[in-house]
Amino acid sequence: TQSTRPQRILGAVQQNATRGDPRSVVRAIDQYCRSQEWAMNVGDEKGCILDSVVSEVNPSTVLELGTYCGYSTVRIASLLPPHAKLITLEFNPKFAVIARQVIAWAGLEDKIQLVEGSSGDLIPKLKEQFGVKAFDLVFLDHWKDRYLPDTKLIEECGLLRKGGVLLADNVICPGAPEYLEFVRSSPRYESQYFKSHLEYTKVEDGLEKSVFLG
Ligand SMILES: O=C(NCCCOCn1ccc2cnccc21)c1cc(-c2ccc(F)cc2)cc(O)c1O
Ligand SMILES: [Mg+2]
Repeated sequence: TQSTRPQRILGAVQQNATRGDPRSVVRAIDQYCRSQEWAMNVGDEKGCILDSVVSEVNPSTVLELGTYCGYSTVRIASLLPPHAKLITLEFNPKFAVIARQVIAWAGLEDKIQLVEGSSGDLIPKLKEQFGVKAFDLVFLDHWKDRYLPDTKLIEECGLLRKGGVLLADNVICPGAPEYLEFVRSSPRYESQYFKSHLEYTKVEDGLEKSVFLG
């Protein structure tokens, strides 16, 4: 029977990456998606910007919205200090099944908690269910029209610490215009745009980094 794109991405990881070596997992996915078939990973170019923001923030707790196959999950977790934790939310159970295997191949199960469901339902439960106090970094990479409502929800739930950072993928392509307008005009955020390209293409895209001023 016909395989799915996420299954083929997992195959590329199992064939070309070394177990327990997160960077080889990242490299294997990028090589596959650049040479065989495009997929909506943050990719290598925007991934370098992601790496620099993660390293600068040096977060103890990270929230990722949108796991897909776990590419950015592994990329972020590979840079976290020893006891740091990353919670990633994925809506599509078929993606979650693949992401769990990619995360396991990278050997990062202890740092990562993948939770299945929708952000609107799960965000209000993160404190009580997962003992989260506040996030140092939130990576937004899910439905682009959920970036703004979920940012407001995260604020309402007191889940973003003062000085915490929101990093949003795809603010140009596919685009998140209402979100951009909000974080760039709100006095409670200090925003910065990192111009780049849509993963594996020459199309313009970028990441928006917004520091929460409290
Ligand atoms: O759509 C994209 N990502 C989102 C996936 C669903 O996310 C759903 N989802 C995941 C957790 C989660 C939690 N709650 C609700 C929905 C939740 C996405 C799309 C493109 C893209 C760019 C150009 C094209 F021609 C076609 C596609 C690129 C990207 O980098 C993306 O990230
Ligand atoms: Mg994306």
